[in-house]
Amino acid sequence: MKVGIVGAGMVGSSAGYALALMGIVSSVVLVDHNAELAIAQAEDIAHAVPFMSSCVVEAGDYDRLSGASVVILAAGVSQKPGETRLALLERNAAVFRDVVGNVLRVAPDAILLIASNPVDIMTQITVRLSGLPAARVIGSGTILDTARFRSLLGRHLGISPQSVHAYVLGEHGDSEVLAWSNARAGSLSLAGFAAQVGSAITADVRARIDDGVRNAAYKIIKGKGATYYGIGAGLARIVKAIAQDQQEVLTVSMVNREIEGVADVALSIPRVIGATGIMTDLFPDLDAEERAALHRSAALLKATVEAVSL
Ligand SMILES: NC(=O)C1=CN([C@@H]2O[C@H](COP(=O)(O)OP(=O)(O)OC[C@H]3O[C@@H](n4cnc5c(N)ncnc54)[C@H](O)[C@@H]3O)[C@@H](O)[C@H]2O)C=CC1
Ligand SMILES: CC(=O)C(=O)O
Repeated sequence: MKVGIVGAGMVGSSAGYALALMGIVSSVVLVDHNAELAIAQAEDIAHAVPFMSSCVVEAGDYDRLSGASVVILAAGVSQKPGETRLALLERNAAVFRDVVGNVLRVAPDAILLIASNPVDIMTQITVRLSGLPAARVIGSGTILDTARFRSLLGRHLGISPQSVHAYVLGEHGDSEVLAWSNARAGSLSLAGFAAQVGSAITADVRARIDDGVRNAAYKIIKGKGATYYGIGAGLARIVKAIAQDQQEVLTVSMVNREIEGVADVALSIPRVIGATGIMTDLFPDLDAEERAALHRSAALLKATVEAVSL
């Protein structure tokens, strides 16, 4: 399978690196309006390949995306310290007006995988610009926030994050919703597991984990200017689910007909991902507080996307 990546900066190159190391696709093509950067990133990643896989990693112009099954869109600006994701909207919408048509001209059958922020709004804008069915335009959404939630819960409980089943829903951003009420560890409820291992989830623990998930990007950007390893691996994980038709349940963003009473809005819930993109939506059981928070998140995204003129 060939995967294209438009935007060969920190996020795009990290996704390319993760894909090359995982050895799940045969070819990765990096495209950037800074051609020199794309060439340098491709060459650097290609030098890692002999240690791990046999993926061909190259750079080129849009024509080189011909035949790509998935194209990751990671072009545009990223947050400065303290800046919100939503503040990037106008600048990245302008970038997507340029990028989406160029991609579809040469790769009309590709699944588009959106990473650029604000990712839920950029996902909805891409559907509008492309006219593609919603299931073929996947936003990375809260895949990263879910990983952060599982990582912090796993550390608190002393188990692998892969033994934690917990999801972050809604916006990939400040209004996201940590679904505590249906989180599980192993086959147990979170509270049941925590009691057995003597690591109670007190209000303080919950507040610390919420802050650690919700504000992770702000802290990392303050410390090193950008986040990229986490999302790079998350994007590669979504590509793997498509490439291997895994029917994997992942929290990704997509334009939904309705979420908690809000029509036509892109946000994340758990979804089954396979060869054709998003196969099924899964509406989780939530408590009343979480449902209200998901409604607020959906309403905020809807109001934001309605203000964008294309
Ligand atoms: N979805 C998520 O969970 C995450 C999303 N992001 C977002 O990903 C995006 C990229 O972030 P970084 O890679 O750190 O930024 P970056 O600045 O390192 O890379 C962006 C690249 O886009 C390229 N670019 C800009 N306009 C272009 C155009 N019209 N055509 C082709 N290439 C173009 C630039 O030359 C640059 O190389 C940002 O919007 C950032 O907020 C970042 C981390 C996590
Ligand atoms: C930057 C960003 O969206 C993140 O790390 O969550």
